[in-house]
Amino acid sequence: MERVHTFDEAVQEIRRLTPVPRSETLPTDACLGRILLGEAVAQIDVPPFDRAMMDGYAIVAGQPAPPADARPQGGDSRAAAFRVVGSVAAGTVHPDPLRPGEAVRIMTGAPVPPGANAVVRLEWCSNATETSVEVVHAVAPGESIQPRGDDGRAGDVLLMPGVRISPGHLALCRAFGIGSLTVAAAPTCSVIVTGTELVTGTDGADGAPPLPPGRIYGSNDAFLRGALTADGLHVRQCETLSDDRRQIRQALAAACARSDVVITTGGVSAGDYDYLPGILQELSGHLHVRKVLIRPGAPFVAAKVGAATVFALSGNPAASFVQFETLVRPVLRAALGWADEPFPASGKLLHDMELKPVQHTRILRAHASIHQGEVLVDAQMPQSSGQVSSFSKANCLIRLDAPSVPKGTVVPLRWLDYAR
Ligand SMILES: Nc1nc2c(c(=O)[nH]1)N[C@H]1C(S)=C(S)[C@@H](COP(=O)(O)OP(=O)(O)OC[C@H]3O[C@@H](n4cnc5c(N)ncnc54)[C@H](O)[C@@H]3O)O[C@H]1N2
Ligand code: MOO
Repeated sequence: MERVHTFDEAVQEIRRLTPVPRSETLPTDACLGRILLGEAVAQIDVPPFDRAMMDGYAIVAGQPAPPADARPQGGDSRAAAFRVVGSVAAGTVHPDPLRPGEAVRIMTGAPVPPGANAVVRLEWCSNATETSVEVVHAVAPGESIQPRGDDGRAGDVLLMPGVRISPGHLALCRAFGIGSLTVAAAPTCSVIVTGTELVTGTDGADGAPPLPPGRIYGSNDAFLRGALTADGLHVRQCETLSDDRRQIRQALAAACARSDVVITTGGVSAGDYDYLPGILQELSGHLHVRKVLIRPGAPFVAAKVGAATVFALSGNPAASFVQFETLVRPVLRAALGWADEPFPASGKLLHDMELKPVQHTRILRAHASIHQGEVLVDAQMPQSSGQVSSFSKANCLIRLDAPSVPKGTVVPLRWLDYAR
């Protein structure tokens, strides 16, 4: 049965429509931003050999070092002489075993020659020539050597399922020889923006095309494509259509046949050309959500068409922005294996809020800043559902469930991506 949902009811209902995360195995370098579904297991020891940590000489050190406070300052009167038998740079090896009394000049990152057990940094040497060097500082076995496997061993589990692959993780996997990862597959998405008034194609060197009377530049496609792409979703198609029922129905049916998720904007309220609810009723047989008690963004449809999940958002840019951020994005992230809630954080209001008494949950654009560990929220900015100017100011959304909210109240908050 079609009914009006509260915000929390709509969140529950929409969760049930969420596509289940599917897994795929990809080259590691293609996994940035994906959620790991398998473990990342080290393939090699790191470092793969005993490695010099300083530029200097590899030697066979005999005696443990004296306590630091007993070491001579600025040189050791018991300077020991070594015969230099070779040189090894990072990326090369010195294969011959070293004997006591021999030294190999060694660079940071080079493998320590067999038999050597310490690296003496250059600053602890004097009278160095091609063939000999004196060590003027006591050196203990192990000095300036990072042993093989010190960073991790083959077989170690380095990343557990559930982490979002970061640039640091890519470096970790590269170092440990992990060439592929099993991650959540990105659902495929299609975006259909509707409205006869919309002029698109504003990008390009020549600037925006001229605007005929009564027309506006469409902006919802820019937002949706950007937001979906930023989350790692694959946007198959993003088209703008006039309010032509036959054309919209055809495009929607085609998009549902080839995408996991279809998002539309416009044409969801009560006007003569608001075709989306009727078309979706025909295609799906059941609208899971038809209207939500939120402001902005009450006109909103969620439905299943075959295997595809469809979200029909309002045309008003701020309404579709709020609907996408709080109703759609969290479930798309769940499909990516990424835990997200509509309002995962909270902040303290810097001012009183007095709003018209309505039964809707208000979702306001706001600017939050952190002072002495506290999140402070200013929601004094344009809040009409047709106003995009607030997009230059807002770095979060807040939720208010009462018309009158005094300064100092802690309210649920969602940081927006790219928040400063
Ligand atoms: N009689 C009623 N009228 C309206 C109701 C209602 O309940 N009864 N709801 C109002 C509310 S609330 C909203 S929100 C809007 C939603 O309207 P639609 O989703 O049908 O959207 P449109 O009418 O197509 O467009 C609304 C507005 O937004 C502009 N728009 C549309 N698409 C874009 C785009 N891609 N980029 C920029 N701007 C866009 C469009 O030109 C309109 O100005 O309905 C109220 N009416
Ligand atoms: O719900 Mo509509 O988005 O306020 O104008």
